[in-house]
Amino acid sequence: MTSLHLPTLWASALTAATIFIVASISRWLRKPKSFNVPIVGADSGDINALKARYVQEADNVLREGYERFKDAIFQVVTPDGPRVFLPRKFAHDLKEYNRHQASGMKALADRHIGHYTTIDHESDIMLGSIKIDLNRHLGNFVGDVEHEVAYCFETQFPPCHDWTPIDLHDKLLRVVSQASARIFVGYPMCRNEEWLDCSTKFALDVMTGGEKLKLWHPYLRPVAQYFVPEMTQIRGDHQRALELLLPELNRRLAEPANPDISPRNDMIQWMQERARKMGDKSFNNKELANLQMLTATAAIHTTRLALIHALYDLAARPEYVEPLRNEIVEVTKDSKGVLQKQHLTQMKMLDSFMKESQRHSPPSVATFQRKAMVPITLSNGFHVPAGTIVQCNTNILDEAPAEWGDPHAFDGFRFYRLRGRSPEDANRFQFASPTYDSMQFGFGRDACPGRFFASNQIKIILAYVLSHYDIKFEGGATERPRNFMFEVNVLADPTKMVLFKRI
Ligand code: HEM
Repeated sequence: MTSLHLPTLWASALTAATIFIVASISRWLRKPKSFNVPIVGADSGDINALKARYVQEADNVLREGYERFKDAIFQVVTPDGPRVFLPRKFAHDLKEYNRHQASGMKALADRHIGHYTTIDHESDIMLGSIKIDLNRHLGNFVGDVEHEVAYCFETQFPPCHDWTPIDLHDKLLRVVSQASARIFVGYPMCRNEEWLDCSTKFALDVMTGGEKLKLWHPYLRPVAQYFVPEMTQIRGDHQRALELLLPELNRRLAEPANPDISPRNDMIQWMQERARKMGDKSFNNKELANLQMLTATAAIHTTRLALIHALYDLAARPEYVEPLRNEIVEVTKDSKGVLQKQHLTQMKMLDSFMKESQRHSPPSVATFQRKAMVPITLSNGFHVPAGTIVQCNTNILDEAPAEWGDPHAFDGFRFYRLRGRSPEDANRFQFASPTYDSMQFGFGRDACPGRFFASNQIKIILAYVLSHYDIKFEGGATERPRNFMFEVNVLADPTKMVLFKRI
C-alpha cells in the first residue's frame, strides 16, 4: 500500500511545489515597477479607486499632479501599473533621442498590446509615404478631396431643408474615411463601401480587443486571444482588406505601361514605389493591405474627432460663423467659390479656430509619450530604465505663455492675432505647427507626420459645412457638451446631436 502511494505523494508534492514556484515568479514578474517619485492620490490608499479615477478622469488626475508637484516628475496608479508623467519641460530632453532610442510607436503599441492587436508594426515604407510623398503632393489633392467631401455630403446627409439632427460621430466617420481613402487608395476604391467599413472598423477592433485581452494574465494571452471575438475580427480585417484590395492591384498591374501617362498619385503607388526603390523583398500585397489599415487607423479617427470638437465649438459659439464665412468667401472670390490649395493657407481665421478648439479638446492630455528603448537619464538625473514608457503632461492650460492671453478662455481668433505679429509667428502659430507650447500633434522629429494632411482635410470639411449649413444644438443649448475621458484620451460626447439646416 505504502509503496504504491509514495510515488503519488511525491508527484503531488512536486506538482504543488512547481505551481507555487511558477505562481511566485509570475507574481514577481507582474509586480508593477514602482518609481521613486510621488504618487498622485497616494494619501487615499485605495488602489482600485485610484485606477478607476485614472480611467475616468485622467485630466483631473494630471491637473492635480501638476498643482501638487509643479515642476517635478510624478506617477499615477493605472490599471496597467504605475505610470510616470513628466512635466512638459522634459519633452526637450526626450526629443534629443531618436525613434530607436525613445519610441512613440512602441509606446502606443505597448498600450494596445500591439504584439496581439497587430499594431506593433513599424514600417519605413509607411512612414516615408506619409512624411515625404503625401506631404509633397498635398497641394495637388485639394480639388479631389473637396469633390469627394461634396459627394459624401450629397449622398450621405439628409436634405436638411429644415433643422435636422445629425449624429456627427457617424456621419463624419464616413466623410473623413472616404475623403482620406481618395488619397490612400485612389478612385474608385475610395467609394467601395466594404473597404470603408473594413478600414474604419479595424481601429475599433484593435482598441476594444486590446482592452479585453489586457484583462487576461500575460502568460494566458497567447491562448486567451482566441476567446476574445475582436481579436478574431482583427485577423479577419487583415484578410478582408487584402481581398478587397487585390482586384484594384491586379487592375493596375494589367494596365499597359505608358510613359506618357503619369503614374497614379496615391498611397498605394507611393508604397509600392518605395518598396521597389528600397529593394524590400518582404513587401507584398499582404503587407500593402496591412500598411493601408495602419495608416487609416492613425488618420481617420483622430481627424474625425478634431472635426467633431470644432463643430461642437462652432455650434456653441455662433458669433464665429459670420467672420469665418466671410473669410471663405473672400479667399475664394477669384475662383467662384472653388477651393484651391492656396486658399487653405489663406484661411487663417479658420486655422486659428481649429487650433483653439484643439487646445481645449486635444486628442490626449499626454500627447508626448515614448518608450525608452535604451536607458535614458533626464536632465534632473531621473533614470528611465529601458522598457519604461514615459509621457509628458501636455495639457495644462495655465502653462500657456502670458502673451497668449487668458489661457482658460475660448478665444477662436487668438492664434490669428498672434500670427499677425511677424512672419516667424505666422508659421509658429499654425494649426499644424507642433511647438513646445502646442503639443497636440506631439513634438520633435517624430511629431505627427499626417498633420498637414489632417489640417487640409479639416479645413475643407469645415469650409463645406460653413458654406452650406447653419448649425446649432438641439433644444437651443449654448454650451458645448463636456468631453469624456478614457484614460488620457479625450473623447467628444457621442450622445449629442447637432442640428443642420441647409442655407
Ligand atoms: C487631427 C488629426 C490628427 C491628430 C490629432 C494626430 C495626432 C498624433 C499624435 C499626438 C501623434 C504622436 C506624436 C508624438 O508622439 O510626438 C501622432 C503620430 C502619428 N500620426 Fe497623427 N494625428 C492626426 C492625423 C494623422 C493623419 C491624417 C495621419 C496619416 C495620414 C497620421 C499619421 C500618424 C503617424 C504615422 C504617426 C506616428 C509617427 C511616428 O512614430 O514617427 N496622423 N499623431
